[in-house]
Amino acid sequence: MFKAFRKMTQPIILCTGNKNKVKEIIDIFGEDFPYKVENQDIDLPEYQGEPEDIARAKCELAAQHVKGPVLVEDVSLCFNALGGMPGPYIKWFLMKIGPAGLYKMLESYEDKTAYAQCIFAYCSGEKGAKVHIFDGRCNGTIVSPRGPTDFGWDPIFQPEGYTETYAEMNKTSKNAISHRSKAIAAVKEFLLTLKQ
Ligand SMILES: O=c1[nH]c(=O)c2ncn([C@@H]3O[C@H](COP(=O)(O)OP(=O)(O)OP(=O)(O)O)[C@@H](O)[C@H]3O)c2[nH]1
Ligand SMILES: [Mg+2]
Repeated sequence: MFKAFRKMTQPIILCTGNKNKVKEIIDIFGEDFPYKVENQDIDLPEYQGEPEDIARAKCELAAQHVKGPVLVEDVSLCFNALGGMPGPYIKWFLMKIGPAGLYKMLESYEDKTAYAQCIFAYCSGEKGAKVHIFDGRCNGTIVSPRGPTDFGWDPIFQPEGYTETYAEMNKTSKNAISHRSKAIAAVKEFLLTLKQ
């Protein structure tokens, strides 16, 4: 009884230092989402390795810190011609060479396809609780930068079946098809079954 009550009242802490992520995540959860989600800007170290393992480790650290329900996400941008790189290291590539530099990396390759991957990890924060993983992907092509530059690599990612880059799309259109929205659909389904 106490546990059920706690589940309904305790906010889920979304641990990320990225304000653009927070905005999209809150928009995608929508107003009818029955859990309260609050952001804490905790700078969590990120290990090297496979995206799922990075998200899992980030979530374990977040749960230790918050001692309650936590949600983290880790995003990768994977170039198929490069065997999936930069992948989870995209943040550092973006910081050093920018979107135009990322596009140039593929200059000598015919294959410009890529996928954006968003992995969410959730843990209730209770002693011994397991980390749940949710994976969302969007296929696309890496193009010369087009559109506003306010969010990361959005200007060079053109999702499959569209003529605009993520940056050129309005937010509602991006959020309807993005890697993030696909992962959040799975998170929502899981959290809503917890509530029953
Ligand atoms: O154009 C974009 N559209 C997106 O939809 C998107 N989602 C994330 N990113 C960027 O890709 C890297 C991921 O690294 P990342 O997952 O470790 O994020 P982060 O370190 O900024 O925050 P966090 O780890 O505290 O959550 C960071 O540079 C993010 O800015 C995006 N760029
Ligand atoms: Mg990060």
